[in-house]
Amino acid sequence: MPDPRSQPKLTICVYCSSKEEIDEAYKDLAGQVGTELARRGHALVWGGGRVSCMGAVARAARQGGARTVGVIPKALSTEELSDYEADELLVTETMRERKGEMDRRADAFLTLPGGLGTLEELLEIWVSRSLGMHDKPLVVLDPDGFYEPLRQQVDALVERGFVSPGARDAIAWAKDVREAFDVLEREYARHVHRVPSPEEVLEAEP
Ligand SMILES: CC(C)=CCNc1ncnc2c1ncn2[C@@H]1O[C@H](COP(=O)(O)O)[C@@H](O)[C@H]1O
Repeated sequence: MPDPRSQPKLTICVYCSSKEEIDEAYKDLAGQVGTELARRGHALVWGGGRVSCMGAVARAARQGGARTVGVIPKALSTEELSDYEADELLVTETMRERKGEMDRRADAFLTLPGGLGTLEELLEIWVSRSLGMHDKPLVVLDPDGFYEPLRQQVDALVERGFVSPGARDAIAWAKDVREAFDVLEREYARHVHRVPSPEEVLEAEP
């Protein structure tokens, strides 16, 4: 059990599937992520849905005592699909506004297996980090090689010069739940204690 005093308390944004049809193993994985997040004293920001992996991560996090903050666009917010048990459920006008709100509130991002929605969220936060717009930790939890084709695609883009090696390496990949949180916490500590570059210092001067 990690010593709670030595652990930074983070708000972690989790991207994951909203589809009920998927293998139950992925919903179990999302539940394990929620449980571990709570055990380590962190808070959850997620898409505010109560279906599939999205529901599983939030329920498990709450059951473990974590604060859960859902951010959902008006168009997706319905009685059956929104998680009204969330400690906070923010309903935004648009999808873009929603993502901005999730980004602002999160200290770190964890992506689980998912579909187009998850991929889009992962790519957007990955691109903005590679452009230096933020320096928050990004981890993808991939216990079974689900994302191997994506990694190969990105490797091919690096080989052909379309993606820089630095941009590729802005993501950390984890094989199990504990490793994912260990990496997020370690990267966050580095992010918080990061020494700003001389350019950043100059820019920050009035
Ligand atoms: C079944 C249904 C329409 C559920 C309600 N719909 C949703 N509610 C909230 N966030 C969503 C919803 N659909 C997609 N997302 C966003 O996209 C991701 C999941 O999309 P996907 O299932 O991987 O592609 C989630 O991380 C979530 O932030």
